Amino acid sequence: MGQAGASAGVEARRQSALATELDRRAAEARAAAERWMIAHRTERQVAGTLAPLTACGYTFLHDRGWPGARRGSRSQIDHVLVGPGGVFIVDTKSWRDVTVAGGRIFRGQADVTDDLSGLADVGVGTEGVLAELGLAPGEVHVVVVLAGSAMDPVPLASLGGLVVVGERRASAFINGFGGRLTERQLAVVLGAVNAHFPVLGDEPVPLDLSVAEPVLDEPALLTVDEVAETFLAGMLAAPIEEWMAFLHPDQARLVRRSFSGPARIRGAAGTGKTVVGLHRAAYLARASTGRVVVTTFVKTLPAVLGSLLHRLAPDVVERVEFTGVHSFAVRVLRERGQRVSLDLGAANQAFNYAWNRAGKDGPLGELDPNSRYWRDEIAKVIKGRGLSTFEQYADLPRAGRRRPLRIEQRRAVWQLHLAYEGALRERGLVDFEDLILRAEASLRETPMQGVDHVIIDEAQDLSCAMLRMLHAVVGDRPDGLTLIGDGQQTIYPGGYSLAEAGISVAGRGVVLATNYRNTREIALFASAVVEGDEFVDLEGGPGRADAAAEVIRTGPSPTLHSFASLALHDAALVSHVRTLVASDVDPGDIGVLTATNRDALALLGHVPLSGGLSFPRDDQLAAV
Ligand SMILES: Nc1ncnc2c1ncn2[C@@H]1O[C@H](COP(=O)(O)OP(=O)(O)OP(=O)(O)O)[C@@H](O)[C@H]1O
Repeated sequence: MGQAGASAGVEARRQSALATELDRRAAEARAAAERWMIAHRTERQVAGTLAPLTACGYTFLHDRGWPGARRGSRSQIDHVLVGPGGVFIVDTKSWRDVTVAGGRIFRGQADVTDDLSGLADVGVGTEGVLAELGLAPGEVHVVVVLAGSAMDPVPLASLGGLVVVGERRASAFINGFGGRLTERQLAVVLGAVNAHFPVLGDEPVPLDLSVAEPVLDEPALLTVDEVAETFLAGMLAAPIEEWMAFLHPDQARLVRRSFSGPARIRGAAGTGKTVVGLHRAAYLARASTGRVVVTTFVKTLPAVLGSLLHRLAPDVVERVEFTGVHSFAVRVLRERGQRVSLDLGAANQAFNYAWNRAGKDGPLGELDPNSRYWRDEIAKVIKGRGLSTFEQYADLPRAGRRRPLRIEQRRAVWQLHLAYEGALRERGLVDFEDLILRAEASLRETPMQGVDHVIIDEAQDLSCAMLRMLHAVVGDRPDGLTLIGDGQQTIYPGGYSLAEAGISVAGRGVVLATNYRNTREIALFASAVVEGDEFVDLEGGPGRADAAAEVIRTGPSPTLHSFASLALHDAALVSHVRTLVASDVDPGDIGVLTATNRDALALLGHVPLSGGLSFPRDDQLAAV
């Protein structure tokens, strides 16, 4: 073949290769166009099914860029909805054959959970930006809507609680959060969300306060029943307290703050410590796949906190456990097959037996004939601090125990302790302190699985052994242990320091300083009453008074009245309550605090007051 023939052949092959390549590119472009078209149709369709939410007070921001994405980037968020129920970052997917199992999401056999992690991160970033305004983290939701599906909402624990929901259930799911933000809060949040999610394209587009025209033109995608379900969901949502959705920015930041080990949140009464603790429980539950334990010494408090969480963060209630510290210890022991028999009456008898034989007629009986003090000494100091030898007790500082003890007196206490232990063992009994010590020992031997975070409210009430037991559950892991408390509120003094409990919160202590509960007048009055009181701080050393630096609310000044007799006192109290009710104060807004349950029952008319007096009968009136 000649030269010319050869080069024509080369050229033919070159052209043919080019045609093949162009064919391939054209096919690719067609497929991409098809995918974009499906995405476009899906988005529009889903926007249509979400449209009833505009009537529920929601504003839609469509097709916004990912916060922080490069200019010209095509990554976009399909819809951001801001309304009374919070902020919803919505991405639509035309995925078929979707299942959720074990906190992960699958398309057919393929695990696509990681494909959604970028979207979940957008939620975390948005939470952070809005926390600067005070919006509680739980008010920002990331929602993946499956086009054409009627799947019920499922949270994905591995993606910080991102929710996957079928299109037909999406608007009812969103409106089911009810009215959590006031109009003023909504306006502030909307402004911040609008600034956070960049408008795509070169020309800034004005804020779109309604559903775009073409979307409303779409054929009705929800049935009449489904639209009714959306509205009903909003009406049925439980009302919330002011602090459940919006916090002070300092509180909101603290809720999300990451600590490299055990942390302590302190503050005077009413500074929102428990509020922060509850929000933090919800936040940590969303941020991890394990369980969160919230515990206190007072056994009635966990139930109250649990019911608050139901309204604050219904999405995480399954993974947050509220428990008294003793119930927690019993559960730990039972789960590990250890039988415990806690019979308080029998334990009291065992103590009385020991007191009669080894206490009453010796130096202890002389020093204080009330055996209660010595029982407390054993419970709070000896067993509460897990002492096992007299040498440990002999020169132990017992701050907060009021009565100094010399060495021979301490020896007598130790003898009483041994006699009591002997009596318990003879009867096959344990007391509250034994439960804690046994649970601690068991947790040290076999660490607990599945609990990632422990939050202790009113931590200053716990004994040293209780703190050690709870610390053994999570150790020093980041955000594992959060102690919430106020050194000035020591009701059950243990006289120990955190260092003795093996817990260091160095560099991880936060003090809250704004009093939200009381008026300035009440706070001043109360601090004058406790001024000069001695108290013990968990971190050791002389207790520092956590006086609230700022008190926002003001009101009438408290007054103090003294009476010559109980009868005069009761008469004045009843008359004061009657005057308040007559002057249109809602009985539900009146609280009467008494020293004992019996006094409270008396005031409620269950027990006659002196002089046959009684309160105005009203179901809302409560004495506690
Ligand atoms: N950001 C807030 N906005 C409005 N009210 C708030 C806020 N934070 C707290 N409160 C109110 O203050 C009250 C006291 O809060 P909280 O019980 O958390 O305080 P605390 O520091 O735990 O008090 P204590 O030490 O007495 O237990 C709450 O019941 C709530 O009504």
